[in-house]
Amino acid sequence: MAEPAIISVRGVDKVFNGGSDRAVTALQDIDLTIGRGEFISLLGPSGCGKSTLLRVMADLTAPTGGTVTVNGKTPGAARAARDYGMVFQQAGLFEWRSVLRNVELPLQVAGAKKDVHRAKALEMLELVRLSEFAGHYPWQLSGGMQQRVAIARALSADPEILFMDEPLGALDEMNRERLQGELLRIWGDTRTTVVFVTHSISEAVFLSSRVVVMSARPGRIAASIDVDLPYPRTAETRTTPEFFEKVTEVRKALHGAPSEQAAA
Ligand SMILES: Nc1ncnc2c1ncn2[C@@H]1O[C@H](COP(=O)(O)OP(=O)(O)OP(=O)(O)O)[C@@H](O)[C@H]1O
Repeated sequence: MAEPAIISVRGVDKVFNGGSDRAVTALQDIDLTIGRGEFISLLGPSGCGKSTLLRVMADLTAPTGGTVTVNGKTPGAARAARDYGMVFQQAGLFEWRSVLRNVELPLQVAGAKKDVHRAKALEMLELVRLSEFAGHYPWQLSGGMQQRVAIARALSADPEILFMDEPLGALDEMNRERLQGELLRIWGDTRTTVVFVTHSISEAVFLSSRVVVMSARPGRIAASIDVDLPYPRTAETRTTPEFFEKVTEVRKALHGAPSEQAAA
């Protein structure tokens, strides 16, 4: 991690329902430093705390111990400053708003002038290559196109960081691979720091500059593996021996980690 840190997680614990007989230790003593401009995947078996860790960084849930700094601020202050955007597994678009009006919504809510948010939304639609669908409604688009709209919306306020929680998990394999390529192109164009949750080893290796492997409950960091395959990565990259070697290295780290269930 050569770049200066943009996210720092120190000694973070998260216990749900603490003090009750339903207590769940989702995260235990997590230390993680993410450099500006990195593409980091959080990889691990179901229930290991990937989403919880992402949600702690994004101020969607509070840690029960430790400290988190996002872009030099508390997660709450970073959220208020719109330092990050979020994309989830479901695109979560408003069905009654056109694609363009979905993308401009965050800027509209933030009080930007109409001509400013309109121009920005059009620029974002160009970035995700959906300009000609600006006037369409979400139900007229495929699942992959809806996710590209969600990415455009998340990037509309020029955030420093993009938090993505299994954003491609609901897509079929072909669309998923296509969108992985698109996402790398967008990352290359914007230089946003990306933190990406997935259970797919090949997806994590293809996309990331670093894969953080988590072990199952209580969620801990089992390994941090640099992926030194050169960018831009293409369909060709997936066929190289170096790609297979990295997938194997990550798989070993994942299976070496104590886990209740094996990941896909
Ligand atoms: N709000 C909550 N209340 C109680 N327990 C929770 C809550 N949210 C998550 N958990 C528990 O914390 C653990 C970690 O959950 P989390 O969703 O972070 O895992 P994950 O690795 O993202 O899983 P998946 O890959 O299945 O989405 C799980 O055991 C889950 O049941």
